[in-house]
Amino acid sequence: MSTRTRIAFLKGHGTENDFVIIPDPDNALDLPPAVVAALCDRRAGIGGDGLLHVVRSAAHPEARDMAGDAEWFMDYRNADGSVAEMCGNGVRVFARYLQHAGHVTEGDLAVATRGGVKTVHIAKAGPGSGSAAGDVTVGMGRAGLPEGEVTVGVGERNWPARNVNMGNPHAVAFVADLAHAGDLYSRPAFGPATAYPDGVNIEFVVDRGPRHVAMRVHERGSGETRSCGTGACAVAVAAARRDGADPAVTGTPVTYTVDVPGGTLVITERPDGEIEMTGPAVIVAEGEIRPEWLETVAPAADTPVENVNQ
Ligand SMILES: N[C@@H](CCC[C@H](N)C(=O)O)C(=O)O
Repeated sequence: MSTRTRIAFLKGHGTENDFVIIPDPDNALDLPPAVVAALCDRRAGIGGDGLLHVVRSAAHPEARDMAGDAEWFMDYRNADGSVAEMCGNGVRVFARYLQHAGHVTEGDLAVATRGGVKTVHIAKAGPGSGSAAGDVTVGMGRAGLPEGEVTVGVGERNWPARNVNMGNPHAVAFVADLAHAGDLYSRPAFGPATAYPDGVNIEFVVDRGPRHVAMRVHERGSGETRSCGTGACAVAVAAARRDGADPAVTGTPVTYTVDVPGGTLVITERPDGEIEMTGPAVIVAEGEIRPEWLETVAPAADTPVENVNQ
C-alpha cells in the first residue's frame, strides 16, 4: 500500500491549449520532470500541453522576490517536464483557477511568472458585461526583437522567420498555406543553430484579412498545440512590423486578431510597447491523483509528496 496521500488536480484550457493544474500553495510537492511528463501524458496520464503548478510566491525560491507584487506564482512546466519562462494561455487559465478556488474575484490581479510579474484582468461574465463572458486579459510585457536573419524549414521548404522574444523564444514564419508546415509534432528545422541556444517555439502564419492572421505552432517541450498565447503575441508583433505598423512610431495602438486551431486571441500592442492579450480561460474538471498510480511513475522514496488543499 502506498504511503502517499492524494493530490488534488484540475484540468483547464485556453483556446484549447490545455493544462493540468496542481494547486500547491505552500510548495510542498516535489514535481520532478518525470512526474510532470507522466501527468501530461494523454494516454497514460491526465493529459495536457503543460502543467500549472500553483504556488504562493513567498513559498517558491524562484518567486520570493516578486511576492510583494504578486501573491501567486505560476510555476509553468511543458509537457515533457521542462521549465519555460512564460505561458500566455497558461496565465489566463491560472487566473481562472484562482477565481474558481475563491482566491481572487473578477477584476485586476498580478501573477508572478519566470518572465516577471504579469497584470491580469478577469472580465465580468454574463449578459451586458460588454465582453465575451469569461474573457481574461493579460499584460504580456514588451516583445524583444533580436537582430539577425533566422530561417525555419519543413521538408524541402524553407522560410525566413522573425526572431521574437516574449520572455520565451519564438520564430515566426509567414507562409502561403498552413498545411505547408506539415506535421508539427516534431520540431521544424531552424537556422542558424546558434539563434536559439535554449530551443524555440515556431509559428507558421497566413493572412486572413486586414490585421487578421491565422497560425499553427510547434511548442518547445510540447509539440504541436492548438494555441500558444506568447506565440500569438509574437505573431502579432511580427505581422505588424511586416505591415509597416509600429505603435512606438505612430503613437497609435495596433490590434491583430490571431486565429489558432483552438479559437481566437486578440492582441494589442501599445505605443509604449506593452502588449495585451485577450482570450478565454476554462476550468473543465477537478479530481484527485491516485497515489497508487503516482507510485508507478516515481517511487515515494525518491520523490516524497504530501497532500495539498486547494
Ligand atoms: N503555450 C504557451 C507557451 C508555453 C511555453 C513554451 N512551450 C516554451 O517552452 O517556451 C503559451 O500559451 O504561451
